[in-house]
Amino acid sequence: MKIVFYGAGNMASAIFIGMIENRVVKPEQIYLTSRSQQDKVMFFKENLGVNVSYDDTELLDDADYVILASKPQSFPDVAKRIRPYLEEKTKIVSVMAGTQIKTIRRELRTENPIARIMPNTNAMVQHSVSGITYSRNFPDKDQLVELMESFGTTVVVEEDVMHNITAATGSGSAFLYFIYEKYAESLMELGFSEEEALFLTRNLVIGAGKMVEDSELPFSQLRKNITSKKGTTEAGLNALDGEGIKRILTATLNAAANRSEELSKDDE
Ligand SMILES: NC(=O)C1=CN([C@@H]2O[C@H](COP(=O)(O)OP(=O)(O)OC[C@H]3O[C@@H](n4cnc5c(N)ncnc54)[C@H](OP(=O)(O)O)[C@@H]3O)[C@@H](O)[C@H]2O)C=CC1
Ligand SMILES: O=C(O)[C@@H]1CCC=N1
Repeated sequence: MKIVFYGAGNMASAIFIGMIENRVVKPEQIYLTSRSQQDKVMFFKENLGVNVSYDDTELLDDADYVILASKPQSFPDVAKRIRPYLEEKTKIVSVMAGTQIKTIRRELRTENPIARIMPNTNAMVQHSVSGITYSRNFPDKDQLVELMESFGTTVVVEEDVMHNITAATGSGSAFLYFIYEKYAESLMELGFSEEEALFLTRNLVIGAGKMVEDSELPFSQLRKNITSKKGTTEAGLNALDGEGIKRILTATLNAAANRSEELSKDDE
């Protein structure tokens, strides 16, 4: 199998590192290209043993999958590179937020099978949760799912649901990281040093993550197990609820999903 990544940035590298770590593909089956940052891709070549090329003929020769992993705004340039050499057998898989299958088809001027996936950078530790949507003519969906399950779990959705998946899990870990950042900053306001605040927050997050992984209890029960009647947790939770945590999170997710919709309209 030959898998070619156009773009080797944060998302692409999380995917191919996840795939390689899980041994679902060998490093020599992966080809990387980028726009200009040759030192970045050479780092992956030297450290992982993947191939690097800037020759589109070589890249696209007998390729099974082309992964579109640039920013949506760079896609017209990427499409120009791919268009002349795309073979009929090659399946196209896009990770780009908002860019619709019909837009990819139009830019590449191709009837080849296209899938859109919306993973997240937890792919690097095989814990992405990724949305997938396919063009009608996409063959061997199981093979793509198998590749993707090497770096996490998958949900198959209709294309219009991708906006919400992008918000929920594509961007979702960034929202959680931001909350952790703010938590550490608030600990500093309580009087902890920066080092102490980061140490406490980091270990709190790791512990809570492991509890979620290992316990079969719902979030609400994990919370209740910590909350004594008229105790400290109850006082803190009342403040969190009173400040409108639910409203804040709903606004966050709506803003991200709306931006995905806007991106999909930019190129119509
Ligand atoms: N980051 C994330 O958590 C997620 C990102 N996505 C999607 O993944 C895509 C990439 O995001 P991310 O990895 O964060 O972005 P990065 O900026 O980290 O990476 C973009 C990559 O695209 C390359 N590129 C740009 N133009 C071209 C070109 N003409 N030919 C070949 N390669 C090119 C860049 O090369 P160079 O470095 O040389 O400029 C770079 O390697 C986006 O479309 C985003 O919507 C989806 C889910 C999650
Ligand atoms: O911020 C973005 O647009 C991309 C899509 C999901 C995560 N990062």
